[in-house]
Amino acid sequence: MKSSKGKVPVGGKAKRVTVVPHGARKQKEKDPVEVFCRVRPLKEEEGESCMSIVRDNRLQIEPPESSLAFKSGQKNPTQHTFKRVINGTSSQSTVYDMVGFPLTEQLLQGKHGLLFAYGITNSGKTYTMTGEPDAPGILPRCLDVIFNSIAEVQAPKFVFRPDGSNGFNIFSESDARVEQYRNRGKKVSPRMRAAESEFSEMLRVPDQRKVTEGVDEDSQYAVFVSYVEIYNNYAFDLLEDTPVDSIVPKPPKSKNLREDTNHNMYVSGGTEVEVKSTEEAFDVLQRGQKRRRVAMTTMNTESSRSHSVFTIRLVQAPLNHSGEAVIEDKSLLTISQLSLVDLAGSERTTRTHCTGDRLREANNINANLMVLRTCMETLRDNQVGGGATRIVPYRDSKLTHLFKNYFDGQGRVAMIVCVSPSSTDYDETIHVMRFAEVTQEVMVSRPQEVKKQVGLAPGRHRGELSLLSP
Ligand SMILES: Nc1ncnc2c1ncn2[C@@H]1O[C@H](COP(=O)(O)OP(=O)(O)OP(=O)(O)O)[C@@H](O)[C@H]1O
Repeated sequence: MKSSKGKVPVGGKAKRVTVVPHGARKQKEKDPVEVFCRVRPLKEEEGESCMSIVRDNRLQIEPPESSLAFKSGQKNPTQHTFKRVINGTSSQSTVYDMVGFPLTEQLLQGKHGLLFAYGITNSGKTYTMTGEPDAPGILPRCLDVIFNSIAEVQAPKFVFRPDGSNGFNIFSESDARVEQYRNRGKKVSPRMRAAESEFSEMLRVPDQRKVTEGVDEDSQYAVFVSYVEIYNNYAFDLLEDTPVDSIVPKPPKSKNLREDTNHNMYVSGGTEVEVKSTEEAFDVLQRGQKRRRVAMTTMNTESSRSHSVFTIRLVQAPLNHSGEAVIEDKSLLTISQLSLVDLAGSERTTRTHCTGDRLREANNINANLMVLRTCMETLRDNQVGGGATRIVPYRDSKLTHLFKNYFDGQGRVAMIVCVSPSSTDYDETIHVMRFAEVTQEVMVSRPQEVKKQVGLAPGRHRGELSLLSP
């Protein structure tokens, strides 16, 4: 068996040395939500820029004469400070290093993470999150680094299977082989995949990095992905395996959100697909994007008007005494997740000049984003004010309800505010800046270290209680 120095072999002799009761745990340390600002390059047709980066963490914005702000007397430039301001010439790889890599590292160490891309339409949110051929974004790079890091310790497919309640069941390798046999017909041939995938070119420049710290050689890992669309406060499962009727396509059914036994929110009945490589994960993403297009067509809208949530869950279980198979005990599982959220464009309806359905839709998007903003403001006020604590209105929108645990201290939260430097976008951009400023004043609990120990008492959550030592 592979056993690194200082670790307790599973099933080996162990003596309980510490029991930390829930109530006696020390106050959680807090960090602010990390807000980065990415300024995309100015396009030729966009005229003048109204921005300059005055420091690596500070952006200056000048109100153009045509802006509402200038006309109402606000003529002075404003400065906005972020964790970092990323300029238009920075590569996708630089952005991943700064924002995505720390979240990937934490995921591999058993901690949760949440990353939002926020900004007006056409400001670079999808470019940053997913990327384009030859310029892969954060999502494919996260997957590359995850699969590089667990290459030696991936569990056979179907050893872990979702239990329908946000947890996983563990099966023996022989059961997994039966399931593999049953699913053998569902594989897509690499040729079909290459022909179909608009993202396939991204895979030509995989990120080669690997995380070793926190990846346990005495465990096995599996990666699951899910893809959900939040539109007008409905949550759609983009990976649902129901055939799309191309003649009379129907809008997808909305899913409910539920809380699991650990108080984590999840999409009830949502599909989670086990993937063994970045390529496979991209097949899944592409399948979701196809459904997204159909759904958007049936609902007569554009995908940029909805929020998309791509979640990567990493499941880890310790190997048994002989080091050949995982221990079939759910209480020993470590499940961490990273959600990458590409938010809908944040523009106000006055600028989009929409009416009817479009207006209702724009108001709904704004309602979702407005609730997000109200939650941030309430969290901040509760944290800084000495007065009465107000209830954070997470439940007022599906978007905030789904992620309430993060703000209540379940993981690291980061946001990339994407901005267009164009003067014509000034009034919208200032609105975005205000939201960003509120967001980075919110403090969230630092994700708890997962103690890489094995042999915990059954029924107890790993990393929380009963530390064992030789
Ligand atoms: N950093 C960047 N470098 C080069 N091109 C960029 C960058 N950011 C965005 N772009 C380009 O700007 C355009 C708009 O980007 P993108 O589609 O990502 O915007 P978006 O904010 O996701 O818009 P929407 O809200 O409509 O989905 C695209 O053509 C993209 O290629």
